[in-house]
Amino acid sequence: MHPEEGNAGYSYEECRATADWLLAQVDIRPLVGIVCGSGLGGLAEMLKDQVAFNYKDIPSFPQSTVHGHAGRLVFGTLKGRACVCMQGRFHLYEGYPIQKITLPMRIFKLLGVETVILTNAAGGLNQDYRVGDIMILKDHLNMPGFAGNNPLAGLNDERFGVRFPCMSDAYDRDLQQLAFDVGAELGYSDFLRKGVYCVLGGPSFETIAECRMLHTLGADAVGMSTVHEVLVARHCGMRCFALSLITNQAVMDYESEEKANHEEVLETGKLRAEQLERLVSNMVLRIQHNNNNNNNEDDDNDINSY
Ligand SMILES: O=P(O)(O)O[C@H]1O[C@H](CO)[C@@H](O)[C@H]1O
Ligand SMILES: Nc1nc2[nH]cnc2c(=O)[nH]1
Repeated sequence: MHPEEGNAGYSYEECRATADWLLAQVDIRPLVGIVCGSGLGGLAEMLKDQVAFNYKDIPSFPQSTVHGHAGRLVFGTLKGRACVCMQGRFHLYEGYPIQKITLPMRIFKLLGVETVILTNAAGGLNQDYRVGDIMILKDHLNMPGFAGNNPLAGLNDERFGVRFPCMSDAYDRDLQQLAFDVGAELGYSDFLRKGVYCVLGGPSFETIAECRMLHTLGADAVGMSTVHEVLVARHCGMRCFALSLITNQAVMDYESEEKANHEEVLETGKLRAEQLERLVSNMVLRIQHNNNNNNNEDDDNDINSY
């Protein structure tokens, strides 16, 4: 078998066709793409002048199967800036090939997106972290990648990017600093952290031994998403910023009665939703692009407005 046949990915032409299908139906030309994590879909609701598509209606798109992921692609403006927002993402454990769960990143690129903001819910491994903290990602550990499950495996199309992309600069440092600056102005410094996110395949949560191991390896938080998207987004040259809402403490202790569960994840999302939305929207307002063609006259520059 030629290796190409083993590549479950989408050709450049298929991605182009999906992007063109969307571009034909919306006037908005987003420079920022946002991915909403579990229970964090309220971010998408903030967009003004929305044009929304259900994933099931978009050619080649997978469908969301997880509670807390609505399954809509929403175009609109956030603080006057044109954005496109995934209200719901795809995960390996839903059974999709890894290339399929990352397809939206290539669609973002072909829509003209330059900066991707990814959010997720994660378990805290760092003992200094508390439920409700927001961790700005400075780096990641890609466990499925160690086992050969990488969305960039298969034939490489140079129109997207190079065969061997660098990942030492995966998380844009200027955007990390911007998050801390905006967070400080909003009075969020007490619950803003910077750390390393570790992705696992899920859907089972970690055992106690696994949590201890991941912490020893240098992970501050653990989840089941984001990293695959970052790999594909960086491959095609988009800047990435990612944050984790620490929705639960990873269980590290055999004496503990705590049990990780998705309901707690969604509940914590609700508690921090408003702050997270303010942080992201004010970052979007301040992100500089080469082609800042979307400054609306009615920009809402008030940091506290919603
Ligand atoms: O990473 P997001 O999509 O926020 O979701 C996180 O929350 C779910 C577990 O509760 C898992 O899907 C995990 O990855
Ligand atoms: N793997 C993993 N994903 C999560 N998503 C939210 N919390 C957790 C967690 O504790 N572990």
